[in-house]
Amino acid sequence: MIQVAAAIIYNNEGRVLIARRREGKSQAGLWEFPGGKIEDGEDAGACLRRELIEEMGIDIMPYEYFGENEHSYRGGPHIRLIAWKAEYCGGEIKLTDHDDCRWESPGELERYLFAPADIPFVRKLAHEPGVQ
Ligand SMILES: Nc1nc2c([nH]c(=O)n2[C@H]2C[C@H](O)[C@@H](COP(=O)(O)OP(=O)(O)OP(=O)(O)O)O2)c(=O)[nH]1
Repeated sequence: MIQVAAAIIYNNEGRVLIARRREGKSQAGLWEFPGGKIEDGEDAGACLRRELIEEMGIDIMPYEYFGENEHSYRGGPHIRLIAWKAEYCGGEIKLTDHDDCRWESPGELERYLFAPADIPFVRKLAHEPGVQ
């Protein structure tokens, strides 16, 4: 089982950062919450701070556990996807593993085609009482 961390990153307008996996990656063309595989000795928060710098060039601060889902991709890995809410702290987004990204209102997230492991998070966010 592969442990993967995903960040639900909020900007100061209450929008969430989503990104589309580029051609050549597994789950190419599907949207996700940025993140990546947890390395030995890391917790989800440390993994997310590292991945967001490596993968997008931005600083984030994970602040709240959101949930986890297990999913088996056909012919692929069995993953445990662990999500944390995070605050966007700064940096200009540079895409490397993705070919598109958006700051989207939580209520609009269900309009996007997400990686299957993310779908329970998308539903939960879309129906969460809150600012938006
Ligand atoms: N980062 C991230 N990965 C996710 C999400 N949902 C989801 O199913 N995944 C899957 C895709 C991959 O199988 C795995 C980890 O992705 P990764 O992007 O760190 O893996 P990697 O760079 O090694 O790329 P790859 O070999 O899987 O193409 O988790 C998500 O919301 N964020």
